[in-house]
Amino acid sequence: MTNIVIIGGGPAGYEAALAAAAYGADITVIDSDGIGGACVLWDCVPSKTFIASTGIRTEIRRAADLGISLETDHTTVALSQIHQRVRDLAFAQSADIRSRLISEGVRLVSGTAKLEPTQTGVRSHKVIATLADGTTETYAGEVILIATGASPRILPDAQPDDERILTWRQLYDLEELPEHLIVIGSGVTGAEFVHAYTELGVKVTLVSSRDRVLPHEDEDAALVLEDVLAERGVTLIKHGRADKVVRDGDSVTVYLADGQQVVGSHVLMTVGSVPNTQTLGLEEAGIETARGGYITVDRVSRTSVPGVYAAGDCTGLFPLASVAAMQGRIAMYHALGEGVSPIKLKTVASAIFTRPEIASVGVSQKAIDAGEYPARTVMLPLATNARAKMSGLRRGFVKIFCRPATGVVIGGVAVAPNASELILPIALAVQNKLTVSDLAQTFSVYPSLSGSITEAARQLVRHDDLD
Ligand SMILES: Cc1cc2nc3c(=O)[nH]c(=O)nc-3n(C[C@H](O)[C@H](O)[C@H](O)COP(=O)(O)OP(=O)(O)OC[C@H]3O[C@@H](n4cnc5c(N)ncnc54)[C@H](O)[C@@H]3O)c2cc1C
Ligand SMILES: NC(=O)c1ccc[n+]([C@@H]2O[C@H](COP(=O)([O-])OP(=O)(O)OC[C@H]3O[C@@H](n4cnc5c(N)ncnc54)[C@H](O)[C@@H]3O)[C@@H](O)[C@H]2O)c1
Repeated sequence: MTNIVIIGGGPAGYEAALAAAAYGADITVIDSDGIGGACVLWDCVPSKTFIASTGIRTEIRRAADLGISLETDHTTVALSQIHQRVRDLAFAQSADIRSRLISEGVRLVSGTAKLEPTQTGVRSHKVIATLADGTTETYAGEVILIATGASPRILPDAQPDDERILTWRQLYDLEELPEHLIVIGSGVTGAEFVHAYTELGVKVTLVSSRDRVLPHEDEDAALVLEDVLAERGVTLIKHGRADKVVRDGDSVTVYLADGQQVVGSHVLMTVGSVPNTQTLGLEEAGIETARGGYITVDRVSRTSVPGVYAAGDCTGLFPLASVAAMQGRIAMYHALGEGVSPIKLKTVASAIFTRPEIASVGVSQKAIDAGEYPARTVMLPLATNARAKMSGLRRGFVKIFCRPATGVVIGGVAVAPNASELILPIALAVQNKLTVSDLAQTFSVYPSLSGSITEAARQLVRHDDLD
């Protein structure tokens, strides 16, 4: 029976454990903060639960356009109830995963793990777990998986104080809504929280170090979001790099590199993450890391030391729960000698849970425009879609990208209220190398937003015919 020790109980760690359990391996998962990891307890699950509550306000705001009159000024936000719901759901999901692991025979250890320096010629590796009471336990594994995730990046001159200078993990302890929230960083995390707090009626200023929100996402999609946020009263400061945040009583001042100052009641720092790799003893164990401390892995999750694998945010490959889980499973299949396909990032679907949502898969428009991939592209505004008109949707679009000669779908983007669901047919096409003709010939429901996907594909087929 193969002995496996997994450090970290997030999606990378727990999905790996479940995959290996199916092969009868002897598995120990050591986690310091709670099964489910930061994903379930602090990041992904809490933020999406919080956003679900704010979405109700979005619907209420839209009601008047559809002929329903609601007293929007008199809706109240029970913040403590929203926060309690977030916490309850996160802990319940963590408990579910914990029970599942135990029922599959996985040994769970609550503690902080560190690798023992690798000894040459020895087949198994040792991991030392420090438990809450300070005692240590040593676990030996023929296979080790490091899945320790990442933590919010803290600027030296913007130290969180749990009250007014906050990371996204401290938001759910707020007792009252901020009067004026300054969000620093316009990546996915920043954009989602700007959206959520705006929907709760909070005045929000977004400080973006770049010339737009979501600098790494599809530009057309980011521009839609910028318009929407502007309409909802968000102040966007472009090319603004925050150097320092200072609290003075009930107010906070953000000092930008160009000399500007922004004053608000609270600051939310969303300036990225750093991998949890500093205290693992990687160097002594001979495990290579790249810039920023991310663990270097190949496409089957192997590190530079035989028998030691790494998966998830600590590798910095593509910081998504779905990718972390896939890397973890791949590591186990490889370690156990099962047939395994190396991870393919070109098929990963992801979504940004703003309103509208932004979802994408495969090759990006930017890569196509840069000439990295020859492709034919189409962008179809939802304004032409019957269902969108019925629902009063004014914005959004569907994009599909395909190979010029074969029409094989290589990517796409959807911007719509439920784009995270709408992207699946395009993801399915990318994963299975379906053509735009395959999509075009698929019946979509009339009227439906997915009708725009089949229609977009039809427009590319017409192109196809002219080739
Ligand atoms: C605000 C936010 C929202 C997000 N929303 C989404 C989303 O909607 N969809 C999506 O796909 N992704 C989302 N992500 C990304 C997703 O949360 C991460 O990609 C995912 O958590 C990575 O999983 P992981 O297993 O690598 O690490 P984690 O979930 O961070 O788990 C790692 C675990 O290891 C533990 N650990 C660390 N060091 C040690 C040690 N030395 N010993 C023992 N245990 C240790 C940690 O405490 C933690 O419990 C979001 C991220 C953020 C910040
Ligand atoms: N819905 C989802 O799936 C979801 C949600 C949140 C995060 N994530 C994952 O997490 C990853 C990281 O996203 P993120 O937004 O947390 O981090 P990020 O690194 O993508 O964005 C941080 C932003 O902050 C900016 N920044 C850094 N220092 C700054 C400063 N001093 N002043 C002003 N701006 C500054 C950076 O230029 C960058 O644009 C995403 O790529 C995604 O994979 C996913």
